[in-house]
Amino acid sequence: MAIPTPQTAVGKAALEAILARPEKAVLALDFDGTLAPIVPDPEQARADPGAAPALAALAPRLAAAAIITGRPAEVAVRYGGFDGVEGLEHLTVLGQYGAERWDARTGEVHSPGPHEGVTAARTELPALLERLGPWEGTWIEEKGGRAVAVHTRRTNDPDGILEALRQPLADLAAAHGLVVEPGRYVLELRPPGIDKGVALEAFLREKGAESVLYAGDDLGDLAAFATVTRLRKEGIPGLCVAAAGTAEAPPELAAAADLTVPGPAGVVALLASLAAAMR
Ligand SMILES: O=P(O)(O)OC[C@H]1O[C@H](O[C@H]2O[C@H](CO)[C@@H](O)[C@H](O)[C@H]2O)[C@H](O)[C@@H](O)[C@@H]1O
Repeated sequence: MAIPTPQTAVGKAALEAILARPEKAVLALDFDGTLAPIVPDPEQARADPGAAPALAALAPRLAAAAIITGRPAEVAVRYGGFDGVEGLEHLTVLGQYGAERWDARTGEVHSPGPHEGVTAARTELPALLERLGPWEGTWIEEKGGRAVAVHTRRTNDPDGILEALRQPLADLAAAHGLVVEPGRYVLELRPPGIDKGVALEAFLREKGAESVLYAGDDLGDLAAFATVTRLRKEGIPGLCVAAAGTAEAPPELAAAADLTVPGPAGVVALLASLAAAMR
């Protein structure tokens, strides 16, 4: 099984570095849209059946592997089927954009706990949505008191309603010291101070990474791509992979990527091809 060729020179160099010294490479992956196919109901999302096996074949050959996701860490572990898998004994899941951490080694989640601005915004949300709409199909996702998300995918006008929500949700976030994290038919209100780029850099430093592969599919992954790009200047080769191939994939991500693969199935195939090459 051939490893796909990156379209950039820096991407090709990073792939060579990863293959030359896998034991010094770190793999970091987003969850929704990257390992788990996008589905209408966020509570029904599950990792591609090949994801955990492909990760388990690859992770033991690397310095470390992590999932970095907007999901609560515990939810990503459950929806991913990552717990108790042979080969994933050292997997780390960084949830809520890095605010939470689960380590397979201990099975414990460390979280800063509920945020009072999120609690206050959550209380005001139903009345705000009722005033603006009402829009049938709009769904509020609770994220353990650390964030609250408004989804429009299941409405009859996902793009239009998302646009109509942008400013009111930005105002609500600002009123409670929160930031808005935009995603695929979702606007999320969460505390500032952490993003996937910050989380990725801390993880790479912790593991002494000498190279990195990061794969993502959404706007929240751009911060991680930016970290990979910046660390190249420090001599850490990095490969940015976009899981794209659908009309809703943000063009900014594909533009910033060194390699584009077709969604979660393409990511799983990439992981499998890397594991095969390292055998
Ligand atoms: O960082 P990620 O792992 O990519 O998580 C980002 C958000 O993903 C989820 O929403 C997205 O996936 C849903 C299921 O496929 C889809 O219905 C929705 O339209 C997408 O935006 C999740 O619900 C959010 O909590 C995550 O922050």
